[in-house]
Amino acid sequence: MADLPAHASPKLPPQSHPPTSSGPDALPDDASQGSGITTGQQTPALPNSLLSPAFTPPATPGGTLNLTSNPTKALHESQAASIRHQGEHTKAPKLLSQLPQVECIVRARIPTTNGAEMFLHLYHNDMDNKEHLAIVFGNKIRSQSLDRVYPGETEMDRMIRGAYVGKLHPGRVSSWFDDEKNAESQSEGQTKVEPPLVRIHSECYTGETAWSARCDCGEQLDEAARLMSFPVEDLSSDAPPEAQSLRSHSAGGVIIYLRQEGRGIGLGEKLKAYNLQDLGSDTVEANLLLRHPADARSYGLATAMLMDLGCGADVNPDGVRLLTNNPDKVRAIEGPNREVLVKERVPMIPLAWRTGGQRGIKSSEIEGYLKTKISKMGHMIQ
Ligand SMILES: Nc1nc2c(ncn2[C@@H]2O[C@H](COP(=O)(O)OP(=O)(O)OP(=O)(O)O)[C@@H](O)[C@H]2O)c(=O)[nH]1
Repeated sequence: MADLPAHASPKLPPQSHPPTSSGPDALPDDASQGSGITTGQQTPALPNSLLSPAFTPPATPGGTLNLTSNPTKALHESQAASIRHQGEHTKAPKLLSQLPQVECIVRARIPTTNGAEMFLHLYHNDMDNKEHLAIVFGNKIRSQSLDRVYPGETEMDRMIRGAYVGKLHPGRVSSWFDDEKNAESQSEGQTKVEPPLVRIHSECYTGETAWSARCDCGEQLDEAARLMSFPVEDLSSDAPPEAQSLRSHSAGGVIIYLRQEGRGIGLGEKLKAYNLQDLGSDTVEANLLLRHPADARSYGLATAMLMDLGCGADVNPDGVRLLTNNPDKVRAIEGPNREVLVKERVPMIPLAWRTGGQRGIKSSEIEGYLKTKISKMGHMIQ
């Protein structure tokens, strides 16, 4: 590539982003908002089919009820009527007919507290303005959009945005060749490896950051990272069955971390749902009472990100192994035209169930939460 002076970097023209193979050719302009991706033309509008039902302004149930005479009865009557009325929302979210366009903007190495390393990839897309993430374990999985050469960028620019092979170290000058680790970086991709382990994770502030025992989201995130980062020889005999069955970690793994807090309804609405749960509703009923679908998520972004990471059927016909208990997710991740192949579903058994209550989350709330996921959301926790 051209050897441009370093001062060229801050003055680069806006990036032009060629459409990805998965992207829609054209989007109708009947909808809203800017996107993180510029295409050199005006940002295409979103078709209605891509808009999440979560954007519908919710109304709090019971808000117009007179709760003073018999508040419990009034609330329950309201709940029953509302759920009957919104029964259609319990259906699985509609699959997007076309995948969004995604672009990995930056990647950085993150050493983790358990000793493993991961590469955090930050994505922009043409569907929303959120910073969705891919947490990549191992050095075999690379983002095609990140590796693309931007017009006029310097070697330093490439290294700063994470588009390098091998490792960064003081004094390194080339993004393409890491002289200290040349052998490792050049041998990448030459050996046949097992299908990568993949987890599609939805953001959960309460479960991942605020120590909530209402759900197992934090535990699932930790467990996914553990399974993807443990070298096989470190798996002891008390490791969970799904870890024991992993034949090789050489292919690494990916956690696609989607900013779909509260199953797509957002943190504020999820907190309202928690209050409704304390008033007697289960996790599904609470969403419906708030006039949200039971599950407002979509997974087109995850499919597009997996394709960008070389996990799509186009370059990875062996498919991926998906860590999930959610049957809807398996089909949704595969995309409208099976752009990604899920070769195997790897269940995520709650730690408390695996260890007979010795470890893991203990609370009456989580028992009810898991029970409802099995009975109403079809989760296969086995
Ligand atoms: N609306 C709502 N969202 C919740 C609740 N508890 C957890 N969540 C959200 O649910 C999402 C995680 O989804 P889960 O249902 O645990 O799991 P899943 O992704 O469907 O399936 P798995 O792959 O098996 O984990 C996160 O976005 C959480 O914030 C709740 O009670 N109500």
